[in-house]
Amino acid sequence: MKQIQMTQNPSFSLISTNKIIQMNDVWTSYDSKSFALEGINLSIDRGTNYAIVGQSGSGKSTLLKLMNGMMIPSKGTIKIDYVTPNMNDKKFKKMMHSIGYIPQNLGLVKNIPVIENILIGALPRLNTIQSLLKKFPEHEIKEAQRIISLVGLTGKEDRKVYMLSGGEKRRVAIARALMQKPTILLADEIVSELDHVTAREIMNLIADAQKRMNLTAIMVHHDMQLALEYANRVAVIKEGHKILEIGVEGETIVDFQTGDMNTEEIMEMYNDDSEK
Ligand SMILES: Nc1ncnc2c1ncn2[C@@H]1O[C@H](COP(=O)(O)OP(=O)(O)OP(=O)(O)O)[C@@H](O)[C@H]1O
Repeated sequence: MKQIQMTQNPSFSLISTNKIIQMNDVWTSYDSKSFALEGINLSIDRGTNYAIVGQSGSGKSTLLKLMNGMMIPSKGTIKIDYVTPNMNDKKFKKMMHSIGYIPQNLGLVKNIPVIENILIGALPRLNTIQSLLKKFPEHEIKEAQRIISLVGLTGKEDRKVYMLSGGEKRRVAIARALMQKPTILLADEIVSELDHVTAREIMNLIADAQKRMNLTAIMVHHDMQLALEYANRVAVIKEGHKILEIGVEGETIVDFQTGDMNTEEIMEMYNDDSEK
């Protein structure tokens, strides 16, 4: 575990005006009986590598679904890149194409080749006829090949997805999201079933793409240690509430609510809390 330096006055800025996600007192429900999320306040700066951590059923996936407009709040407000999610709003529908969302099950079409799965990310850019015929222009095919190389799948373009390993399938899902030319990448537990080495390979790939493309990456994890390794910001969700939010910069970790902390204290707090 990293040795953490304690600071009384964090030197990095906690205030930024460029907020790509803003949630204000958000409550949401799948039914009329209970809330999956309660009173969430959250704001994410553009370009952040943001992690959402919490136990099973705490509301992490629900939070991601709010960030891509798949769910809307029962109460409170959300702005995604300064737009209120609304499927009837043309501006929002257009913006949705720039949100790359990788669900827990990856959402790949298993019986078609890698390249065809990746090209799905370019569908919104096709005209109606191209879209109906699934006829991709040459420059989109070249772009797909460039991304295939970026994610380390060169040589596997024509392989059907069901024939790939778990790590390779995740690379395809990332490539398809990148093919959208996203400004926001949302990934739901993309590495949770992978071994330590493959998980880090996938996380490095996303961190690299995030820097190259100035993406805002928002990732759900079970593993707090992994979140602290990669994210600049980590929110901990418990039973539908945000119970902790920390900023990570190099060796310095700051708890926004209580002041300074180090990794071990945070891990302890997280573990104690998750045992309750
Ligand atoms: N489609 C659904 N219909 C009804 N309730 C749901 C639905 N999806 C999730 N929930 C409930 O909402 C709450 C939050 O679920 P969510 O999937 O966001 O949790 P999670 O933290 O992502 O869990 P996991 O780590 O197991 O994926 C849970 O109580 C869950 O049972």
